Amino acid sequence: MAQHDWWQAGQPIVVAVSTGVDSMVLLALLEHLSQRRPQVIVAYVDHCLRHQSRQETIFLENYCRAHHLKLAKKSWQPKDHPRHGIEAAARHFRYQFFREVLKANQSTILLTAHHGDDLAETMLMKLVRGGQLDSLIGIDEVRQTSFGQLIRPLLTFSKNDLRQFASTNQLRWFEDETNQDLAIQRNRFRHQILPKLKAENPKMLDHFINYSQQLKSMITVNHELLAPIADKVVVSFTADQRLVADLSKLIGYSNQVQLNLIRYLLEHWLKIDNIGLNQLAQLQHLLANAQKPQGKLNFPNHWQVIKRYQQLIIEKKVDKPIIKSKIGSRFMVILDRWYSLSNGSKFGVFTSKVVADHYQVTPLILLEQQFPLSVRYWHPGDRLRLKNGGHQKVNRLMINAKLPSEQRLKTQLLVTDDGDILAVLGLKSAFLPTKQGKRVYLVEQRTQSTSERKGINNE
Ligand SMILES: Nc1ncnc2c1ncn2[C@@H]1O[C@H](COP(=O)(O)OP(=O)(O)OP(=O)(O)O)[C@@H](O)[C@H]1O
Repeated sequence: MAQHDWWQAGQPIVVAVSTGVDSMVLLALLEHLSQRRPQVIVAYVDHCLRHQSRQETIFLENYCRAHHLKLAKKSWQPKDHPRHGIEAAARHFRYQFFREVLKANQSTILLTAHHGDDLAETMLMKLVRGGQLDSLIGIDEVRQTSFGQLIRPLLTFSKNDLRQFASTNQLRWFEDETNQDLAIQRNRFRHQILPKLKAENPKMLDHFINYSQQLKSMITVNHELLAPIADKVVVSFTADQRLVADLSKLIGYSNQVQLNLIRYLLEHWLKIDNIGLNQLAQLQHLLANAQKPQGKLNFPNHWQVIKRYQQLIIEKKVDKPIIKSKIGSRFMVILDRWYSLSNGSKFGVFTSKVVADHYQVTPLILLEQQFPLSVRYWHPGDRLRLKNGGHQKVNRLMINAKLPSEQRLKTQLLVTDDGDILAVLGLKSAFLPTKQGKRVYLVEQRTQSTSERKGINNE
């Protein structure tokens, strides 16, 4: 941790501690850091699922008090437990709470104590379950999320390493008795399968970690190489999630490139999950079949893929409705929806890239706490942040844009939850200093008059 450039000394970081051996080791290591020692905030959830959880809570409270650590804790009340899918619901509750703790402490770094055995179990389970190659990357050491960075500093250590460290340093921790329950698939992998594989080769965990890193690198390269091909082949990609590609350009590539490119477009542009291998094979067959110039295939969640002579069209069967905004009031912006504005133009904030000639697209990188976004009328005194560090008055901007005074009254702003102005809609976007966070796209379909005002946009 001292060697990595994950955080600066004194930076607030949130550490997810369950009182199990893994997270108690992580906490002890953080406390003993001599360099780059962060300000630790312990986040703990009592799921109220086991009898001993009360004792665990008291233990952690005492530990944090004795070690002068800030503790944020929350109980998941039994009345809120669902009947089914308790594990997934518990995880959702946990991460929801971690977000709150990050926000409250102005932190963007969350640490969990996942280790090498967790990674191997996850990879094996995914391998057995089947799916896309991307998902086989077990657990990332560092992952960019909507709330910041999720870091797993113990990923290159085995459970055994951690237990040894804990005993040598006389740490105290709690064993989760549900870890022994063989009705849970993960426990079967942990207790029955992994020990056998380790017996075959004691270095097996290192190899899994290495495979995971190689796979991640290959997938990154794959995406980097496919992105420019996608830009060449895609003719249009509109905000209603309709993608049109030029098949005559696609045909020039090998079958494998074609297949990978289509998969890339489906997964990363259109965000379609759970694509069956069968469906992809059928699609490849349809594209290669010169006898069949037209054809259609259904994909999950109402997606359809259409071959129409030289065009490949991917679209949803049901069109999303355009929501008309109510003039005169502030309104919240739901992602991936179009809104009509009082000046006749349309805009939306989309989670994936949208391309068309008549759209003005501005990528925005925002922190979790900046959502939800909303739209409001401008007020005198409103200022837009510029790239050079200065600000421009919205009033001045409208004057420069020669906006008639009756239209000035109707000018609307896109603002974050904490009140920052992101754009004067139809006129200009602010400069955003954020480099990490959730990426969304402000897409504006301007009216004739707004799009003719050249030289005003793209600061
Ligand atoms: N009740 C909890 N309170 C705080 N942190 C927790 C809690 N449970 C788990 N964690 C954190 O998550 C890590 C992984 O825990 P565990 O393996 O039990 O969860 P998982 O469900 O398998 O993983 P994930 O939550 O990433 O899906 C722990 O090492 C710890 O850092």
